Amino acid sequence: MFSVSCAPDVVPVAVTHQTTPALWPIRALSRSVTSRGGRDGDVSRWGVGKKKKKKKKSRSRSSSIIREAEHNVEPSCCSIRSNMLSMSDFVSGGSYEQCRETADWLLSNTQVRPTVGIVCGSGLGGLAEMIKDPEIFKYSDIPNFPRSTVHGHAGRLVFGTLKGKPCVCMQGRFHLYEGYPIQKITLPMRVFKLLGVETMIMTNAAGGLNQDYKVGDVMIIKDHINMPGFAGVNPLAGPNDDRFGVRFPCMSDAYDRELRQLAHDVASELGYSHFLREGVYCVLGGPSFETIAECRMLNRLGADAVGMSTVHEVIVARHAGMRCFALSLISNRAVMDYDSQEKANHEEVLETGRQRAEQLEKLVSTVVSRLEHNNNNF
Ligand SMILES: O=P(O)(O)O[C@H]1O[C@H](CO)[C@@H](O)[C@H]1O
Ligand code: HPA
Repeated sequence: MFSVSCAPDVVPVAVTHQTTPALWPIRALSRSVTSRGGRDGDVSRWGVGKKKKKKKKSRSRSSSIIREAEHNVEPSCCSIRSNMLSMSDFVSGGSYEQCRETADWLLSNTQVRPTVGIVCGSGLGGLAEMIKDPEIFKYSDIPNFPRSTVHGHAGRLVFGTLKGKPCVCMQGRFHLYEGYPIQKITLPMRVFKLLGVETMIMTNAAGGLNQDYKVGDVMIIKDHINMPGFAGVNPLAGPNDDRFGVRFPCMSDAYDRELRQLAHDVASELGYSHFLREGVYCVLGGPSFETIAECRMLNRLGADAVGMSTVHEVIVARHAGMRCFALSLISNRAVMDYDSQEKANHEEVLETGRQRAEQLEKLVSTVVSRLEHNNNNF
């Protein structure tokens, strides 16, 4: 039933995404009297196919459930007895304790104290090569970090300075379609917050829905449409941890206005204005590319570009009070015409990244170099 292909240490999408918040209290309650299961991300936590062992586990683990509950924030969205459940019962990655552990591990392994965080999109990891005096950690070596499974995402965390600014850069991000729980793919944002990051810069590759856009255009994201969010797939679903942010964060100012203006100014100075756009990014779950009908629908809904990332990171970063700036490289045109022979494919996405990489890197690094100056305004 759950034979989807997954990254290592991963919960299949079929399990995680269908356990919508509405079901959580019921599932969690039944779990608390049956099974705690293994590490986060372990399917067995939900009691799938292990009926006989469940009863034994419940007796031996009940005291640890209560112990954990005493150290964690109570779920605030539902009336569940606090001695039965803890935050970690709901959050399959991205709990405060996990993020703290990861941040502390990183802080003890590097002298860099980043104020800028960068996430590189598909084929756009070259940005990390611009970082001076790099200290590099493979994701597989970092406690609680997922691993990159997508071609074009190297899976390395790079600390150092970019134009003199201390920064940390994800050379490769995580996507819903890789099978990770949504809290796990956004865990790095919370870790960055705990490291001291104030400004997040994300890049991605995206399909152009706006008919005026050309392949190779760079779109400043001014707003997003969170399609998975409409179905309850939101990284903040579940109990809110006030240590990170408020229960209902505002998203009407998700993409920082001053940073967008700064990018326009920088692009103008660099002579990039002819390929710079500003528009709305729509995230889908992927990994299948969109149908023609879906592209038409998204375009009519007001989306200029479509992709499978970034929005979840932005939601978590904004929740934690970090400023966000995001760029989409239009790597291909979304197919909107039934007579078209064009077909979206990942190779084209990576190739466009290679062609525009240098200018994108220059744009981002120059924006970063001006952050301090702009910081006075914030
Ligand atoms: O958003 P990034 O990580 O750039 O990757 C984009 O490219 C991949 C499709 O080619 C998808 O993962 C899509 O989201
Ligand atoms: O056309 C696309 N659709 C979705 N995601 C993408 N990422 C790059 N191009 C695309």
